[in-house]
Amino acid sequence: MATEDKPGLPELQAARRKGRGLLFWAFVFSIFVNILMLTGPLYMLQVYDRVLASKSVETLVALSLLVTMLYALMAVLDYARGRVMARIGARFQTALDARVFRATLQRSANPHDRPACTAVLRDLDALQNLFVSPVLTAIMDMPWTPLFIAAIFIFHPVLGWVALAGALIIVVLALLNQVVTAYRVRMSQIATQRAHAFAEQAHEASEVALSQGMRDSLQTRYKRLRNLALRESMNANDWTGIFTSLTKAFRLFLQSAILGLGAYFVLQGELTPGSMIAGSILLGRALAPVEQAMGNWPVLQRARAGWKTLERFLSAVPLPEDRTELPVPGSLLQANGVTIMPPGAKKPTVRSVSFTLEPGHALGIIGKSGSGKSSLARVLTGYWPMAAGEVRLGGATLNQYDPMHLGRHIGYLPQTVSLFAGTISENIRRMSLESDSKGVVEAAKQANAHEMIMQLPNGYDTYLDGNENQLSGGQRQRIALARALYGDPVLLILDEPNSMLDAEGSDALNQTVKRFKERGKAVIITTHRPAAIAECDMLIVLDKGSVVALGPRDEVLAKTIADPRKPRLATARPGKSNKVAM
Ligand SMILES: Nc1ncnc2c1ncn2[C@@H]1O[C@H](COP(=O)(O)OP(=O)(O)OP(=O)(O)O)[C@@H](O)[C@H]1O
Repeated sequence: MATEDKPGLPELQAARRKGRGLLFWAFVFSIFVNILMLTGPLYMLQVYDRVLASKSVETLVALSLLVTMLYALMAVLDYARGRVMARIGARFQTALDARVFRATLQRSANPHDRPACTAVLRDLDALQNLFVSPVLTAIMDMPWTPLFIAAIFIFHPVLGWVALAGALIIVVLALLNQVVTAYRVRMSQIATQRAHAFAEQAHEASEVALSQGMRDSLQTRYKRLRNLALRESMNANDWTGIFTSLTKAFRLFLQSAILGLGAYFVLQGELTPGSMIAGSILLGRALAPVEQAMGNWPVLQRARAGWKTLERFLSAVPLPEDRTELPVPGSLLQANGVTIMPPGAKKPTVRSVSFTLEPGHALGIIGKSGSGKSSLARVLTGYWPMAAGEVRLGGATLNQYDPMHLGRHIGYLPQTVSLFAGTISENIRRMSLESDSKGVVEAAKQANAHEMIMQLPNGYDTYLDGNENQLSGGQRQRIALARALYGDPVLLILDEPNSMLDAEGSDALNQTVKRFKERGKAVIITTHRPAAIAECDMLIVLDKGSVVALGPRDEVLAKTIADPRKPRLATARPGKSNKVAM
């Protein structure tokens, strides 16, 4: 298949090429390590045929000293080869880490793809593991197998043929191992991934899990998934075990057979005793890489599966093309025929929404639960793609902006607030590594969160460890509002911004919106609560994804309240719930 169909493949190949220079050195070290592997057999040959025949202790001492040095050199070279291989793995991982993370982040927009996103990070680990496992060095040693067998031929052709036949049988066993276990290893990986994904989900939802008596049910479900994973893994291991044990026993048998056959030829006077022993050791060396590769076969299979998954994953999320950097846009927002199909959904949830939001104005989007308010907000931020239509900010369609730059121009407060593990200050500055105390405090002040943050024991440097209970819902929402305001965006999109706020917090939010508008910037607020539309100049009423009313706020309110068949906004009454009644 052409690489244009699989743009992820050249990226993986480029990452692999980064280790090419080092791989050359690993090969060079391999050559010397394998030459030094002959130390043992040659020593045997000399001891049996020369030392025992000549009865010379000096020769024995000299040979032993030489062998000690050669073995020490082999150890150094083998260690160097291992270090080089580990660094090839590290280069491969470094080349892809950021790219894979970015791709997973992008694919996470589709909730169905989230488990795959976690799994693909593990696939990258599996590939890196391959370089540090003995399987690759064993494969590098394999080309020496025929040479060692050729050396046995020199001792005696019959020994050579037996060694060759034995080696072929071991290769056939290795191939059979691959065929029989590949599917089972894959099944075990899939089952393990499912169990991990379930555990992660349960941890995230621990509050509801523990408070709603779901512990035992979740535990049983997790156990079922684990048992399945374990069964598949045992199945794969059992088969690999059968082949590994068979190979090991066969190799030992073969070595003894060569020794026995060698002894026969010694008795016939066709072979020296030294050659007999050396032949047996050489055969062991020749077959060791095959045996080692087989023992570590699951590592190779895991890496191969990881390579394929990564290739598919990166191909599905190609690198974005470079965009010309646009100047800071104006706050004019135009939506034209926007139709939304949530990622992974089969039919549109919002149809043909059009509006113009002038700078210095705020637009409220109201409607029943599930009418498409959050979907619209997500598309307006550029997080979700549109199925049809266009959105223009400052005259340019959203796709003309580099997503990173667009994110700086749009402040977004999502309905569900997520804060990252880091200080409040880091969270407000959108996890940037550069400190910007002035900008952070300014954003917090605009969000009316400054006083609240100062009251925390460590103020802006309070470390949030990702534990949702560390701050109240309202506090989290205000910090997230400060994050949305950070960097002086031109457009603010607030999805249910006061869902966690008390009356005082709600007033403060309206103040924030008012000041933002006064600076000639635009605001979009999706809401159920009347208090949140106090500063809105325009209103859109959504029903089942379609616009049923659009216009100046008071006009729309008057119309929707007058027509009881249309969704309407309840007027807030003291002592009553201030939720929007639809
Ligand atoms: N990722 C998704 N995949 C498929 N359908 C989705 C997805 N996200 C939302 N939807 C559907 O889109 C419709 C609109 O959802 P949306 O969250 O935009 O509504 P909403 O008006 O914001 O609701 P609420 O007021 O309850 O937050 C719903 O029917 C919902 O099921």
